[in-house]
Amino acid sequence: MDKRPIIALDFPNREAITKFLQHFPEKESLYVKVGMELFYQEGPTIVTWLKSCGHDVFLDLKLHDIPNTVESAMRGLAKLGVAMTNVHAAGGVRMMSSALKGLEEGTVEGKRPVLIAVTQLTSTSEDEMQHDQGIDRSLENSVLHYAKMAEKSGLDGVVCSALEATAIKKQTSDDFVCLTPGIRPLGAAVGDQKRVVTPEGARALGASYIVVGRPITKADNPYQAYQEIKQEWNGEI
Ligand SMILES: O=c1ccn([C@@H]2O[C@H](COP(=O)(O)O)[C@@H](O)[C@H]2O)c(=O)[nH]1
Repeated sequence: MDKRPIIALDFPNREAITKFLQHFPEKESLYVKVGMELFYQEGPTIVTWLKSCGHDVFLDLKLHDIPNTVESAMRGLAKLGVAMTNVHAAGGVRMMSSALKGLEEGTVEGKRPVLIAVTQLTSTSEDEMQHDQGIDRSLENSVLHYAKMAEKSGLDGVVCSALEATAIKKQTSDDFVCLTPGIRPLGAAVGDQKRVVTPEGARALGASYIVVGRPITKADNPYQAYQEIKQEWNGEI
């Protein structure tokens, strides 16, 4: 478990991030998430810049393609020195194993980034999953199925809702990473998320990491919001 909530930097460009990070003490090392919005507009240099500012980076690009393409992409991404990155479990065992191979081969110095697989997005409800994806099982069963596929592929863990973390750890191991977005402090706007849990709830359910975007990025005082969520996540309030 990392004591820092991972902040989802869902902003369009480096200028917006610079403005946002001004709310935080300059010397505080954050764990930040770079997703599609930012990466597609700023490219790999945004990662190297955030690292040079002293932050750890989770690169959330959710790769999903044929095994050969994902392996090559991961070989390139490994050179960025991110702490963690991911693929979609729906790509299958061969794709996930290839992703891991590419990441291992591309890691030039230091530690290989943690590799995790998205199970069912936290914005998906059970009804939606069954109807839209044609999956005839419970959402928890689908998430567990993907988690076991990820484990079989040699990955370090999964992206899931904290609601599923206890069952996943039971069926895999305590060390298997459960990274949980869809985190909402009590009373916060849920937005497009469906399977939401409070920071305290995520801790109680055994989540390894929490990812928090809008409750921090859209707060009047982002640093205060971050501190409160961090304290709740660490069981300090
Ligand atoms: O299942 C998933 C996978 C990824 N995400 C990402 O996490 C953040 C959540 O942001 P909020 O503003 O706190 O909702 C966002 O960047 C998503 O792309 C997810 O929510 N669910």
